[in-house]
Amino acid sequence: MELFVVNRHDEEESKDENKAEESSKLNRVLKKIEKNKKLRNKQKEKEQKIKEAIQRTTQARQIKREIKQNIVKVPENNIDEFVDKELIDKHIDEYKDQVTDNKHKENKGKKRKSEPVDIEGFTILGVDNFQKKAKVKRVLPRWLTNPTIISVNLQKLETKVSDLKIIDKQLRSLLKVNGVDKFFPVQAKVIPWLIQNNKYSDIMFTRDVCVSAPTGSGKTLSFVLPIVQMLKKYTFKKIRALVILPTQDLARQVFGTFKTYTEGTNIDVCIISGQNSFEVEQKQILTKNEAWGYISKIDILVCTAGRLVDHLKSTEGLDLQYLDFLVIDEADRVLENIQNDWLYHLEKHISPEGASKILNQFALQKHRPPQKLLFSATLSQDPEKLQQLSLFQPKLFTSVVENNDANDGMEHNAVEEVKSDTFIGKYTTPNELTEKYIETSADLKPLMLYKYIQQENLKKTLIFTHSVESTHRLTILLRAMFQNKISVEEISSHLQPKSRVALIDKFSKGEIDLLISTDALARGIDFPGVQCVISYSAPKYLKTYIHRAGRTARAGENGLAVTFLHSSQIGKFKELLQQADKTDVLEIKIPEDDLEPLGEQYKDSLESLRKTVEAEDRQVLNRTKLAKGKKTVSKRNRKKLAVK
Ligand SMILES: Nc1ncnc2c1ncn2[C@@H]1O[C@H](COP(=O)(O)OP(=O)(O)OP(=O)(O)O)[C@@H](O)[C@H]1O
Repeated sequence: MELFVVNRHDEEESKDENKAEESSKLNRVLKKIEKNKKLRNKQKEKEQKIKEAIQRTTQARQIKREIKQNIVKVPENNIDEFVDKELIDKHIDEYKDQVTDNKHKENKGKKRKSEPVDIEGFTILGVDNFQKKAKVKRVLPRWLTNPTIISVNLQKLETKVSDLKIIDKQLRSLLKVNGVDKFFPVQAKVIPWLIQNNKYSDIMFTRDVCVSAPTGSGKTLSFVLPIVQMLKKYTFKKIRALVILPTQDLARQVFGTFKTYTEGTNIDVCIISGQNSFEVEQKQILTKNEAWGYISKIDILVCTAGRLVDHLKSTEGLDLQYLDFLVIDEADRVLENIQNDWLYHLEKHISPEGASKILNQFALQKHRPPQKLLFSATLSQDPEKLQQLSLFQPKLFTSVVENNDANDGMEHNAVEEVKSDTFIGKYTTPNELTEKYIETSADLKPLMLYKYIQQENLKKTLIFTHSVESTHRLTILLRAMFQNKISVEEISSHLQPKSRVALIDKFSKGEIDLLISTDALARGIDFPGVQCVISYSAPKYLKTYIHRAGRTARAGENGLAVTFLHSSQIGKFKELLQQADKTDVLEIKIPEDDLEPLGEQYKDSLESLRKTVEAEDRQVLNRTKLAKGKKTVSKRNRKKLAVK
């Protein structure tokens, strides 16, 4: 029968049970709240007691002090009345225990979080194990945090050439002849420092120098003038200064400046950059005679890194042991050029072990290592990168973004006055540079460019693209659009050196309106009075942008830099500029409606571009065929001859 007994559920009974359970739960919670409240009150009381105790201690100390100073007269044994020392110590100990206990609990809680999580028997590893690492604070060497600050203000020049008597008379008059009356800030700081610090170079090593100053601020004269002046003392010829540059065009430019300021002196300068044949360059550097062996014909050698390595390897008698100065202009770019391992070869050559085998009596004298002088508008101030040059007690001259009185031209303790972290590695641009951008889609970009040049009536404008091919196509297209009403030329590393030189000279003279180029021309080249620099292809790096834009707004003149950007590139571009504290880049708006009337002209120009490119391709093909044909014919002829 028991099998048929049904255990029925008694609802009333169950309700009573639930009620009892709920009220006991509530009681537990209320008790807990009450307990916590008491604990909190206790804690507050303790804290209050500690506060009071601390107050009393302070008062007691004050009274003790006053007693010592005889302000309050109290008998010595009564001092304890004022100081309830035991009580204070007790409270402080209790408080300390409490704080440690709380911290312990907190940490325990955190630790539990980062322990592996167990879900249904599976242990999930690595969950919540992420812990934020403390940020490592960059500690820079002292020479980087204590630079001499260079002003970027080229409008208010204070140092007259005639006042800087540390520069000799001959050079001062040459400066005058070349239209230099006042020194730019970088020159006013660096030139006297170099001359002064080289006074005792015969008996002690001179500090190496790094100079970071904006484009067009006159860095070239900062090393040319002191070197020329300091080499005048020598009576026999040796290569005393080696100046390394990243490109042929730049080497030619710096060579020109040296030529100008060595006029009328006994100093000889030579350039080796590949513009002349190897043999011609060798003959310009040295000569050989029976009695003395190899003799240097020059004092200053200006070169590109690549060509220098060629000569170090193949020009017998090239002696760099007497080098007083090693200048690396556009240093960050030259140091990036590891192509020929130029630094290794140079070091080998300068150090006695790698010296020329031809020893003459002068070579027996020991010579100090050359003073290294590094210049750039975007000089790396990363100690690790500069490490490879093993700089000796380096001295940094740098300009900072002008936002306070930092640019007063005074020597600053950067740690205190200009926070080093805020300017180290930050690049500055000329004050006279205005920067803008134009948003455009890829298909309308050439038309936008045409419209902008036309509406602004731009002359002497440099346009940068990202490749030789893009430069070529844009040149053809713009020529067609402007229907040869203005002169449009292209320049790239693919051209022969002579053609490049001719184009650079023509553009400098203002005979070319639009010069389209790759980044090969972005660095260092000094075209006077460039009205506008257009970045037709968005620059990938801040350095690229700074050097491109730096072809205008030089030597205190006003200039404009305009960048063409696709909507997706605007954010990145602004981010790049922010790295140099630039936030005021304005947008130029060209309504697409303004482009509509140019539609037909644009279509025709594109057609013309297509035809020109096709014709050029055909020409190349024919030339290749012809060359191949000649080869096969000559091969056949050779075979015939062999048969005969
Ligand atoms: N004190 C001066 N007074 C007038 N013009 C000057 C002075 N110093 C230099 N210049 C001129 O300023 C121009 C820019 O100088 P320089 O080429 O040396 O600049 P830079 O700082 O080397 O620029 P970049 O970083 O682009 O190579 C040159 O045309 C030069 O002749």
